Amino acid sequence: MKRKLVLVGNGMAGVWCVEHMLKLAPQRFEVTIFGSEPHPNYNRILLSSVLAGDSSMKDIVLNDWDWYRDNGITLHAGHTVTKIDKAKRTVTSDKGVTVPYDELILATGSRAFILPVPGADKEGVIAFRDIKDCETMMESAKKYKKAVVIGGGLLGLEAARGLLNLNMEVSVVHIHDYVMERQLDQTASSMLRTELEAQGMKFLLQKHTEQILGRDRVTGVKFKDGSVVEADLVVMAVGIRPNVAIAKDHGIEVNRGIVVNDFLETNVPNIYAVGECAEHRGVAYGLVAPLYEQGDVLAKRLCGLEVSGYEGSVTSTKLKVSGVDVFSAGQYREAPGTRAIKVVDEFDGIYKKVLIRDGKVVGAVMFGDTSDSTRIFKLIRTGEDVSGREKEVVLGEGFGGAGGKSAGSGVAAMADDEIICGCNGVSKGAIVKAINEQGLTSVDAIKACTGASRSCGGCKPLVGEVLQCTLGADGVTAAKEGICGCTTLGRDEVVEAIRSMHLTTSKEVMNVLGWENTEGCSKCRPALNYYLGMVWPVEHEEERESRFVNERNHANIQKDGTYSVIPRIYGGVTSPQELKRIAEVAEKYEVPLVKFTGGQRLDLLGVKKEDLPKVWEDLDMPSGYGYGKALRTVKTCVGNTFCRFGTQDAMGMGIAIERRFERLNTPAKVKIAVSGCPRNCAEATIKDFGIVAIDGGWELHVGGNGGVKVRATDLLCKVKTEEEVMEYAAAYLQFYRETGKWNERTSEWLPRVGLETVRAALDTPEKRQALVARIDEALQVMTDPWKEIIETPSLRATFEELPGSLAVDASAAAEAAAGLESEAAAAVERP
Ligand SMILES: Cc1cc2nc3c(=O)[nH]c(=O)nc-3n(C[C@H](O)[C@H](O)[C@H](O)COP(=O)(O)OP(=O)(O)OC[C@H]3O[C@@H](n4cnc5c(N)ncnc54)[C@H](O)[C@@H]3O)c2cc1C
Ligand SMILES: NC(=O)c1ccc[n+]([C@@H]2O[C@H](COP(=O)([O-])OP(=O)(O)OC[C@H]3O[C@@H](n4cnc5c(N)ncnc54)[C@H](O)[C@@H]3O)[C@@H](O)[C@H]2O)c1
Ligand code: SF4
Ligand code: FES
Repeated sequence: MKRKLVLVGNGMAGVWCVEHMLKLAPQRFEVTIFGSEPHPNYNRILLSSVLAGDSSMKDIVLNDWDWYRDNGITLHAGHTVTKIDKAKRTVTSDKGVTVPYDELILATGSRAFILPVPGADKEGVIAFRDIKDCETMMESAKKYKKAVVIGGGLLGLEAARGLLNLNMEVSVVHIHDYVMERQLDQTASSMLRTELEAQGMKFLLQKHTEQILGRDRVTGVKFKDGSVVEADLVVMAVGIRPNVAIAKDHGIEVNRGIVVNDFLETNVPNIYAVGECAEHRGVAYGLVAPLYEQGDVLAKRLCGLEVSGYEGSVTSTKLKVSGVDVFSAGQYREAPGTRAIKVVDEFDGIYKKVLIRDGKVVGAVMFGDTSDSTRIFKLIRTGEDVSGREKEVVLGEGFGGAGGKSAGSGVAAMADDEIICGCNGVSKGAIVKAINEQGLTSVDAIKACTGASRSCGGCKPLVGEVLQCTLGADGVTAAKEGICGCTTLGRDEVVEAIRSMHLTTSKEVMNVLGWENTEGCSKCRPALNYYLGMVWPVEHEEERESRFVNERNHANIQKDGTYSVIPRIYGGVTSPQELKRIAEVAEKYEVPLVKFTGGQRLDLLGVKKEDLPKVWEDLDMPSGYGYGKALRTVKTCVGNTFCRFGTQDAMGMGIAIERRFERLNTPAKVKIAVSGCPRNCAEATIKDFGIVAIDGGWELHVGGNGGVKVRATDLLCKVKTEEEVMEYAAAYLQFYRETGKWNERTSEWLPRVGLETVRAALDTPEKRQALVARIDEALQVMTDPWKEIIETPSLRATFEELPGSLAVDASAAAEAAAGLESEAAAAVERP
């Protein structure tokens, strides 16, 4: 007869434990699960990613309804267990369902702590813990603008980033003088804050919340110092408290959490606790890796297998905010007896600190580059004695910063027992074994088989590297990631199919290539639209609805729902007539702000959507594409026309280049600059294509970026004539168009494909001319979008259909902000 197992709590830790029991002894138990939430088991960690627009609710389900049925599990979803009868060994839910148990696991997790201040119960004050909270935030962002997140810990910052993506103005209120003080030292924290401020987050530090203001709904937050911040939505992320009520009410020993021994047993026979609700040796953990370790021990114990007890865990954390690499593990602040090895690279914005005590690595903090985190975390966990070789062991290869270590080399050097996926405790050896024995060829297959990358997903790139390393060069194609969740096909395979099968519409691609989601998603639709246009420039009809809002409206949406208008000013050279016209338009349409951009153009900010066609008409200038994945600016210096150092005509060259390639659409935005001499006043060496005049010719630089991750260009070659500059520029841009992934800047593409590959593609006149011919074919069909809209009544009507003076399109703004490149948030073109 099967033993009756009841699990209270359908969350990550409890279900993990049940999954393991099913693997270890599938026939041993008859399982019943109660869960307060009306959902199947889902990945709570990825709620941050749902909020940020990177995953959908569907993506985060760990075990769907079928899984329960297929495994013979009875699930009472939406039932909270309120009663335990220890004598009869039964549990009863709030909906009156009573079930007997032989073994009872409590895995009730935690609840968010809500500050007990007046007004905390007002409408619009929420926590960030479950699907409902996440949905409330997403709904609120459609109606409201100002969000205040109280708590600058991991959760608060991830919530804040998500809300920014939803186009809200976000202020993070923190009680200390620096954020993430439980994981970071002051240096790393201030680097993090600077980065997040650059992303648009505001910080209110050393603020003690006193009161939530408002009648029914929140209108603001008042602090003890008397200051007030306005708020339409308040998210409390000030920590969590284990859910212990059910245990406490039934005589099970409780401290902060439900007290358990090394075998996860409570003081009551046959009742166990696992996960965030459990307190082991005085610690209640709030991260999944230790909870899964607990679940493994309990599963073995309940299946009657030999197991040494759980001894506690050293934890590590990574912040899940895109564009920010932060890692922290173990002890992160200096203390008497510790010595630190630190690396600070102010050029690349990298900070790493490793703390050593008594010859052992006891903690680490990393910002900007976390590629060493796995290796260093292993040293912390194993407590290996590194006395006398501290620097050698810690600094290792590449610890000094970015650029030291080539992708993949770190993984190749890793020992088999090194943990690749911290959340799920999966080692390199286990992944390699699974790849070899099961013939796995994708990260998703490894995830399904080993669990690696199933939780926070932070290890995904590393899992990919192990895959590449194991399969070797020949396996690389097989190992390619799908361009999105709708397909397993990678970019090259999709483009090849478009070419060889002559596919000309996205629908065709999705049907023929068997897209899982037949409508596509926000990742593949714009990508397909680009690839189709690139391969079939003449035949493919632009699929306007596949583009993000900025590219649909040919203007950059701003945070208040208005738009910015940047007309083209070739080479940054204008005239009094043009300036007068811009000024008249600004006055006529009461444009609130006129600003010079970093790309030497004028930006009219705050234009209402319904005014856009009229503004374009009155300006009578072409679109500057300040919103598109296209050629943006060509920045120039005055060159030899005026400057006494100039060796060539930089302005003339810039204007010619801009006229030649204007309207060219590219995988991601492209910026060009021309400097008249090596003093390089136009900053050409941080552009996608940089032209620097030298005595008797020009240097051509490629793959630079001055944005979030600054990258200096590589020198492609030197040429003598202006014709050669044009030819190389065209060939280079077309090669990028043909081989770049959609949304991949040249600064990412160039290191990926390699400078030598690019040089080889352009190394003969024949190759260059073939590329030039193809770019010309693409350019010949491109028309000015502003003109097209002005002259096409049906298109024009789409701008004028919204009533009212301010055509605020909140969902559009949210869409733009959630777009992979948040140009909407930029009030100016970035340099
Ligand atoms: C937004 C967010 C991001 C996170 N990111 C990370 C991360 O990057 N890395 C990481 O390691 N951790 C992260 N965490 C923490 C991680 O999600 C938790 O540690 C983990 O989910 C805890 O698992 P658990 O099973 O103990 O509790 P939970 O997942 O909370 O599950 C407990 C379940 O029990 C239910 N329950 C409670 N009482 C009862 C009852 N009486 N009857 C029936 N059901 C009941 C609850 O409703 C809940 O569904 C994050 C958490 C959040 C909210
Ligand atoms: N990336 C990740 O690993 C990740 C992401 C999200 C959540 N989580 C986990 O979820 C749980 C909840 O996260 P959390 O950030 O809420 O918890 P936390 O306890 O780690 O951080 C809470 C933060 O709020 C601050 N705080 C406390 N009182 C405050 C007040 N009155 N005003 C302003 N700030 C105040 C604290 O100083 C602290 O920095 C944690 O266990 C966390 O580890 C992890
Ligand atoms: S780059 Fe040279 S030519 Fe151009 S402005 Fe500067 S000094 Fe003058
Ligand atoms: S490290 Fe979180 S899923 Fe692998």
